[in-house]
Amino acid sequence: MATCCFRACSSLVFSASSSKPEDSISRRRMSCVLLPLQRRSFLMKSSNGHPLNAVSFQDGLSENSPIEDQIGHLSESKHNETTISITVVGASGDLARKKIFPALFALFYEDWLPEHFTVFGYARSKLTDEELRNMISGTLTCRIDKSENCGDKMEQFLQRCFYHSGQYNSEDDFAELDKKLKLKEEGRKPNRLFYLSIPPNVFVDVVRCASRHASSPTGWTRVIVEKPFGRDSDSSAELTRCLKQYLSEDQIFRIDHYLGKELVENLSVLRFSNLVFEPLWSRQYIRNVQLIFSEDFGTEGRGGYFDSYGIIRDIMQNHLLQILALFAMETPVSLDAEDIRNEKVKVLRSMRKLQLDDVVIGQYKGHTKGGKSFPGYTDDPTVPKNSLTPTFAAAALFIDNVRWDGVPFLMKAGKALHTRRAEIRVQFRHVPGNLYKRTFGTDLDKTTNELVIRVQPNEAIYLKINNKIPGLSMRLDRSNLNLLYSSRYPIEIPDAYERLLLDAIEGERRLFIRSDELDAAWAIFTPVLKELDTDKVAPELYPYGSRGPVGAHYLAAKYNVRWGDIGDEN
Ligand SMILES: NC(=O)C1=CN([C@@H]2O[C@H](COP(=O)(O)OP(=O)(O)OC[C@H]3O[C@@H](n4cnc5c(N)ncnc54)[C@H](OP(=O)(O)O)[C@@H]3O)[C@@H](O)[C@H]2O)C=CC1
Ligand SMILES: O=C1O[C@H](COP(=O)(O)O)[C@@H](O)[C@H](O)[C@H]1O
Repeated sequence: MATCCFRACSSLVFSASSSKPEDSISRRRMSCVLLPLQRRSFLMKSSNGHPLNAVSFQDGLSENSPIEDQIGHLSESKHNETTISITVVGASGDLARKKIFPALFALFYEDWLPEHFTVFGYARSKLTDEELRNMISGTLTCRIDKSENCGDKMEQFLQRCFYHSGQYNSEDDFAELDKKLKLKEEGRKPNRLFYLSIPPNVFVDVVRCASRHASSPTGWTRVIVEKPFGRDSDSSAELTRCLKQYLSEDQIFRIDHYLGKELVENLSVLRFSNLVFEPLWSRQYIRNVQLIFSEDFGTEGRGGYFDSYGIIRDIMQNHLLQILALFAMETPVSLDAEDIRNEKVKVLRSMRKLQLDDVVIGQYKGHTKGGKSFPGYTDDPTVPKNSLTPTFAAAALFIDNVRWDGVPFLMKAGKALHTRRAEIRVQFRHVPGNLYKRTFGTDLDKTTNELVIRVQPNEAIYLKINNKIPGLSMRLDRSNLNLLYSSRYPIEIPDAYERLLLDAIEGERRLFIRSDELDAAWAIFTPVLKELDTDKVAPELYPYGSRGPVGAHYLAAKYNVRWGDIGDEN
């Protein structure tokens, strides 16, 4: 990546996809209601993507090209149709197998993909089409609640999947890919989506090769870029600069899969479509907000990647901060992507840079429980024995604006903890002059309202309230007004990658991160990350499977806060 500036990079970009997407969400909904039997995504395509007369900077089909010869028999009508080619770069990898191919299949199964589409896997591993299909077939699943024709649908999907082996920095290999794509596109107007499911050191190589040799000659070309987007402000800005030598900002879809999670998507609905929440959404009524991520497993298998990033970069700077921005932003002018992203940037730019005093870091150590041994972080053979990389962090962040002045936004993220969960907790202020304070005793904190948005697992939104226990005496009780998704909506919730892939196909950028958002996000964390590195701050050790370092409680106490997840197993 760092070498990109020394290459003779063309300043030409992929054929741009600059037209404004329609409100595809409402279109989606309408299509479900009105046209259940049609291929729904066709309703959305026309205005999303691309000017019809887009010009490519790549050589298009020349009159006598071999490809043209091969597709020359195609009827005129196909030239008026569109098709989409989705290339998963890094197809042999973990994310591609576990998430991307299954998400594409789920979209196909539910008829969200256009009628004409092809999926290509691209990686260095030598695989045949059949071997790719065998590899991914093991990971495809049908929804539990809809499994008719599952086997047939899988077969149909797999027949649309192909593989091309190539190096990530070889322009020739991408030119070969382009030929294969053209064959499958059969003369239709192609739109092309590249998913970079590869380590970040090869992002720019791939974008350079693909832009020069495999961009769509007449349709749109978009690139989904996976995190990490750099490791601090400078490296992130450099990555953006390099990508923009080949792509316009419109074509870059920086993915943060937490933004595709159902409950994160619902956050704005909850807040902006319910009168009971929005008026309370400020320092006047909210005492603190907590963003909690925990996993009950370690870095197993990903220690190599993780050790150069650590939990702050892996989870806080992106997933939790994105949720925070959505939670705290002002009402956007509309649901248009740019309006929403403008509001998110404003909040991020109003945030104070994180101070070292407001951070606690930890690292898990080996632990034996019930006769079973769990490895410590540094027992991972891909992790240096003396690594100081945090696998846990807690942080107190502040937004210095009118709405949130003085309200602590506490983040906590950790691996190898006692439970797996991701949630947002909103702790409200005490009720002024509370009539029932005598009944509550002295610990008023225990009686304040708390809104919990449980992102996973077992999605739910619940509000802790005080209630009278039925009977003749006046006894109060804490109860939950509980919207438990599994009871209210007994359907399988789509995986985040499904929503995000569909949005990228439709050109809907709302859930992807714009470069100025990224800059603002790194500005908050970069100084403290530098201090942790240069001062070689040692993380507090915590046993695998525990609740993490005790320092997290002191940090919360400094701001008069109690972590809401302690003692709340709901
Ligand atoms: N896995 C996950 O759960 C998540 C991953 N991500 C991000 O997604 C991307 C892909 O992740 P993941 O699938 O886990 O990654 P992998 O380590 O599995 O790499 C993907 C593919 O890239 C190729 N590759 C691996 N290492 C190198 C290297 N040093 N140089 C060049 N090519 C290499 C390999 O393919 P081949 O050898 O065949 O070319 C490999 O199959 C990364 O950016 C990661 O940070 C983000 C969120 C979660
Ligand atoms: O981005 C990442 O996310 C996963 C957690 O994702 P989830 O959807 O399973 O909650 C995390 O394990 C990984 O370290 C990180 O890179």
